[in-house]
Amino acid sequence: MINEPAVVELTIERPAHGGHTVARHEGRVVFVRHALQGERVRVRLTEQEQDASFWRGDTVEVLEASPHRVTHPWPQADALTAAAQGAAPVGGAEFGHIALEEQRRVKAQIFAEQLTRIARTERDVTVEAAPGETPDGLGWRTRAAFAVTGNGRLAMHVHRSDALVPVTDMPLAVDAVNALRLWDLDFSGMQRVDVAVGSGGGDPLVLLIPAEGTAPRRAGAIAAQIAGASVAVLDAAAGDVHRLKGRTWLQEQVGPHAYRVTGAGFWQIHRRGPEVLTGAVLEGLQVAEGEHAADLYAGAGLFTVPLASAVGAKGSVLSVEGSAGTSRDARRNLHGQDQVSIVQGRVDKVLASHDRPLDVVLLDPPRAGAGKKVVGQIIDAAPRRIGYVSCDPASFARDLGLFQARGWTLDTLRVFDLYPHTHHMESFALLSPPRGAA
Ligand SMILES: C[S@@+](CC[C@H](N)C(=O)[O-])C[C@H]1O[C@@H](n2cnc3c(N)ncnc32)[C@H](O)[C@@H]1O
Repeated sequence: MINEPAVVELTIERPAHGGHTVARHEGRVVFVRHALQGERVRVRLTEQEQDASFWRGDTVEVLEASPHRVTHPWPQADALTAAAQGAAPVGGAEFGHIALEEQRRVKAQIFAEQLTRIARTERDVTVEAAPGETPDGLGWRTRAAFAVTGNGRLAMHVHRSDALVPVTDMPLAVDAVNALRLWDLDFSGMQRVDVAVGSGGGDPLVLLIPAEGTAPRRAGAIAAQIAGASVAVLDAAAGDVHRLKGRTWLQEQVGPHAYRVTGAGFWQIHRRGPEVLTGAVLEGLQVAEGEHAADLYAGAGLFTVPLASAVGAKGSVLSVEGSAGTSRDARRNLHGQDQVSIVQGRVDKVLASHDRPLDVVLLDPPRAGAGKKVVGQIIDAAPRRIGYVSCDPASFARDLGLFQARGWTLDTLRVFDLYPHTHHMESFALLSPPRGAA
């Protein structure tokens, strides 16, 4: 660290990917959070290494406000409220100071900029709100994860920090999460507490993740305090979920399809996310009866289930998921559908030994994207269409560049605001093969 002032006055130039904005201090880029383009703000520097090519900081005071600035709906995540109390805001709602419509415009600008910069592709991007989104953009999270303070209180992390802030509210979460009032309980001995609410009915599920060295009976004692929820404990080493009371899984319903998802398994977070994404995937891919499809990074089979219906008994779906527990869920969710092969393993390894033709490939990789090897394997399977669901515009743009280098083109692109008040977004892209190849 150097002897620079801890607080500097800056003018915000533009938004940047990752929930930041860009400003400059004596020529050096500063990534500022909790600000808006055009604002004049006072910024507390949080990272200011002498040799670093850029610094980071949080807005602590707004001198000239953007017309799009609004009162943050969650005081504990609001940088200005936190600064006035000499504290730092919790991460997880870093766009809360921006009017909801403007949040979507900023996300569209960032998505388009990633396409231009990384994939050399010009595209006008619009970010669509989820159907039935609340006017205040709150109450959408069906999943929430909390850290636990030294004295057993639920807490969240400050951005890029180990510091914990106890929470007494989670405005982004659906009512059923808040109604449990888990912040009133003592979670001593736990390192993390996850809560999830299924759309198909049944109690919410509280998953306890014990700190190292905690006696097994401690989780049981906590479970006894929790009313109105199933409670399970995660054996992180084995990846197993053990029942303490109620069920270890949630029931999810997406259109006509029912799913079962175990406590630690992946499921889209926004209450309307599964429906929005399956709609975009089916509309985009237009899978026909008898076709051979692949669902890569398939989770509990969110897309495999409707794809299996679309191809019917004469077609096939190869569904690949890396996590053992989630793949077990997929197996249950596709039980009795003989046209589906559920394969647990890494996508690159599974594709390396798959030699049957594919008409359609859908991929929904984690934030890091698919990467060069998997992109090459998908192209080599010579499908007539590829659908790409992504939660990160930067890795998507990188992979799109790889597809384009082999002659594939970006057809439909839809971007969804499935994470209001955060910088995150979800997209579906339809890619078409080189002319004459399909
Ligand atoms: C973004 S989630 C998508 C899941 C599913 N498509 C859905 O929407 O519910 C990505 C999934 O990929 C899995 N995964 C991550 N890396 C993988 C890999 N290399 N091979 C196979 N699966 C992987 C994760 O366990 C996770 O379930």
